[in-house]
Amino acid sequence: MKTDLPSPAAPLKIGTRGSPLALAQAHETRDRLAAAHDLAPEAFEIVVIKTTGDDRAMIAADRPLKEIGNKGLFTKEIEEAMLDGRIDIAVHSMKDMPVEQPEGLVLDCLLPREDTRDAFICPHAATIADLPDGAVVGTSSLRRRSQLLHRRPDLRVVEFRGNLQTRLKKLEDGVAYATFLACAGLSRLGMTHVPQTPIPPEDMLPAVAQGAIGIERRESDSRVAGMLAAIHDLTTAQRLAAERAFLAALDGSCETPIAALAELDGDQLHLRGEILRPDGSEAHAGAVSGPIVEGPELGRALAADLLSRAGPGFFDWRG
Ligand SMILES: NCc1[nH]cc(CCC(=O)O)c1CC(=O)O
Repeated sequence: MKTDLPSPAAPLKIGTRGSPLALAQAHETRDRLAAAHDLAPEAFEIVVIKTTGDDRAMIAADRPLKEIGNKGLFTKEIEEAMLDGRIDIAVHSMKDMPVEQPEGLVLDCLLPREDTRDAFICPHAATIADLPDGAVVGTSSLRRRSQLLHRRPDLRVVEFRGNLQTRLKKLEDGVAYATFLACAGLSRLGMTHVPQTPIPPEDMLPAVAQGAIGIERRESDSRVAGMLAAIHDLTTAQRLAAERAFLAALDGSCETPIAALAELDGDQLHLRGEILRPDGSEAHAGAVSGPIVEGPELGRALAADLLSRAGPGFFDWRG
């Protein structure tokens, strides 16, 4: 037995939030690491860390997260635990991650990406176009809200927070007529029984990095770096490099309605992007293609193109 690998006596500690989706992602990471290194599940320990964002008592459920200041809201305590050595790696939904990590930490391991699309969830209508005039739609995503209002200014969007199960319950209780969820989350939770219609990216371009799981580690931890290299997915990394460069060139936080999706074809990368005003009154979308290795440059070029078309003042509402 190799002595540098984790064992039941000295397990690798995997940090995660406690939501069902976060736990499913932590288990997937554990299972991939165990398979890649021929280890028993007992060689890993899943450590649940409560984050400011999870603390319901602190946050009124009807207040948009952006008002509370969502930078690091769901990651700060997890990153502190990693820097303190209480955990060795942290599993994240890449779409919730800022484009830069704190000093001493790196996010360079990506699992194979799931379905990137949003799903339309509505017990009464099959598509957005079928929604009756003035229907109430629940979402806490600024991007989905803006995209929806851009297409259907008649709709009323209400704040819809909480984990996946909570949101589905609200829908059942009639708090809203329809909602949106990432196909990836539904699939990872095995929620195939929930009536859902995947939305083509032409109709609703997904969030940057939607459907991708990333694993963060201490920069100095070469043992962990070696272990993670075995489960890293290159094509996911190439797509996210372009999407995250696009995001970084516009706004590193998630306080702006921004959407992007990179797809690969041979040695080419095709990137679509969109920026919107929060009220949906204005949207600018575009696309670029080029060699995969130039993904970050393509992302920055697309951002510059959209910004020039939006014109000065487009982001004034950001204050
Ligand atoms: N912001 C919450 C969040 N972060 C990641 C996912 C879904 C899984 C993914 O996109 O990887 C979700 C829920 C949702 O948008 O429905």
